[in-house]
Amino acid sequence: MTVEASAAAANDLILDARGITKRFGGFVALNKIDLAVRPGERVGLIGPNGSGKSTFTNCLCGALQTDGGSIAFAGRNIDKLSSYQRARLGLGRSFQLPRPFHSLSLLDNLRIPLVYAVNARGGAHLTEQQIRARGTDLLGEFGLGGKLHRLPGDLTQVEMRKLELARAMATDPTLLVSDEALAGLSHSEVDEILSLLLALNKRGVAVIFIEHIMRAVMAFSERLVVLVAGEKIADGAPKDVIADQRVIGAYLGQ
Ligand SMILES: Nc1ncnc2c1ncn2[C@@H]1O[C@H](COP(=O)(O)OP(=O)(O)OP(=O)(O)O)[C@@H](O)[C@H]1O
Repeated sequence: MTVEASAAAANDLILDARGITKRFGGFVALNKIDLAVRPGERVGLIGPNGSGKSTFTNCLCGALQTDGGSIAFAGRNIDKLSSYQRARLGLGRSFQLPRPFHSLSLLDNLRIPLVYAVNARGGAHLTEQQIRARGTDLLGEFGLGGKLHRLPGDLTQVEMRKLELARAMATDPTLLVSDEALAGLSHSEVDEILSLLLALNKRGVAVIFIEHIMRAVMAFSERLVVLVAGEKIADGAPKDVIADQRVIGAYLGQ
C-alpha cells in the first residue's frame, strides 16, 4: 500500500491503536497490540482470564497510561487525553460491574452523562424538559421505561446491565467498549442484552465486545480478536479465528 493509500485507510477508522504496550513493574501485560476498528464495526475481543483484555480497555479509555504505542480515535491522537476527554470525543465504555449512583433514581443517573456530553460537545445546553425527555427515551429503549424513578438497588442483575448500557449510551458514543456485559446472566438474559447491543450497533455505534460466552461472541462479532498472555494471536473473520490451531490450543481448547 502506498503512504497515501495507508493514510486514507487510517482515516476511515474510528479507532486505530498501534503497538499498545503496558507493563506492571517488570510484568508485560500488553505487548505491542494493534487494533483497528471501522465506524459501525462489531469486534469481539476474547482471551483467557488474565490475557490483558481489561488492561487493553483501560489503556484505550484512558484509565491507564500506556508504556508504548499510540491511539488515534476518529482521526485524532488521544494518547495525552484523560478518560473524560476521550468520552467527550465519543469513546464510551460500559463496565462489567455497573457503577451507578445508588442514591439517585434511574432518570437522575442518566442526567449527568446526558448534560455532560452535550455541553462537552459545544451543543446548546439542554433544558430540564429535554433532559427528562432524552433520559426517558433512553431508559425506554433499554426496557427500563417503567422504572424511571426507582433506585438502582431495586433492579435485577439484568436490569442493572441495561442501566449500565443506557448510561454509556447517554454520552452518545461512536465507539462503545462493552466489558463483559453478559457475565452471570441466564441464557435468555444474554439474548436480551445481545439484541440491545445489536440495536445500538444498527444505529451506527461501533462496538468492541469483550466476552467469555462464545455463543454470544459468535452471534455478535463481525471480526474476532484474540489476546493470550498480552499478545494478539489472531484477528480476522470469526469462523477463521475459531478454527485457528493457535487459538484452539491457547484458549478454546481449555
Ligand atoms: N494494576 C495491576 N497491577 C499489576 N498487575 C496487573 C494490574 N492489572 C492487571 N494486572 C495483570 O495483568 C494481566 C492482565 O490482566 P487483565 O485484567 O487485563 O486480564 P483480562 O484478560 O481482562 O482477564 P479477565 O478475563 O479475568 O477479566 C494479569 O496477569 C493481571 O494480573
